[in-house]
Amino acid sequence: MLEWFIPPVLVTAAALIPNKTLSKWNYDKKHVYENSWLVPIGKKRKVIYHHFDHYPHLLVGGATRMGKTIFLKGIFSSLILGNPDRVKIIILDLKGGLEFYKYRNLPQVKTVATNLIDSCKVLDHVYKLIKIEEERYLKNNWTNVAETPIKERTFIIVDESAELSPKLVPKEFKKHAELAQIYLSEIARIGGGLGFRLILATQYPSKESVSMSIKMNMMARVAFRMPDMVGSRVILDEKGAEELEPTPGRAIYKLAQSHEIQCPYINDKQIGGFLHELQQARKDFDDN
Ligand SMILES: Nc1ncnc2c1ncn2[C@@H]1O[C@H](COP(=O)(O)OP(=O)(O)OP(=O)(O)O)[C@@H](O)[C@H]1O
Repeated sequence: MLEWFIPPVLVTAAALIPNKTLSKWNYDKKHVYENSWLVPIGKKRKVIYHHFDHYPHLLVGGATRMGKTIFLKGIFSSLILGNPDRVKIIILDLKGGLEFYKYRNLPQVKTVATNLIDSCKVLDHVYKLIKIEEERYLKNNWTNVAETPIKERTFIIVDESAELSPKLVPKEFKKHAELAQIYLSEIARIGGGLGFRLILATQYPSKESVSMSIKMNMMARVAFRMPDMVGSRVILDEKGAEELEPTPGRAIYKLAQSHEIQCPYINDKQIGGFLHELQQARKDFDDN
């Protein structure tokens, strides 16, 4: 929670900083906390973190080329660097697998589905896992993962959730998309308390692509520049994202309050470098 991490007085002062003080910056792993679900997502006067144990799910929207996938890759990197033995990542890369399929062999990545049918199978599996966890929590009288000895978290990252919308897919895929929506709603509704974290990103924010039953359980929102006010309202429940400067990575992060931030830039080469260093450090540790 932002207000929890930065003293309220600083948050208020930061809100007054004019946009021009926000500038592009590169992802830096020095901002990653080990063994924590506090993840750097952007900068204002200082680095802004999202706490996935406080707000388990994140809804992300924005016009094309405004930085959604780069943002997801930053989170993806931080999760692996900060929690290499505790994070499980499931990716629905519905941009045909172009962005995340290359990471499918990482130990932390459980699956990368690249089409609707496979995504449906993956979501069905996640739903079954949630049901198993529900039983375990009942038996142990647990209510929330943060209060249990369980250290692992499972992240489901969906890059282009509109590809799972029954109203937007071709007729022959409608049934699968409807099923996907039911699973996503359940993950958003009951998965959070059980250690499942959903990150949904779309470039088509509309009532059709972001269903109300999913959205109402996703309290944290990130909106990149939108083509119009409608998109802003879908993601943030308020206008504003259509007025953002058209700079890639510029976004509004909304919890109780909205904050304009600049998200870090990262590319696949850098991610590859970080992952290699991580692998090397772990190998050195095992050898000694
Ligand atoms: N945080 C950032 N800082 C600087 N440049 C960025 C940032 N994020 C994205 N960019 C630039 O914008 C380009 C598009 O970013 P990205 O692929 O993340 O957009 P997108 O919103 O996912 O687009 P689409 O919805 O069309 O797939 C990147 O290739 C990069 O050059």
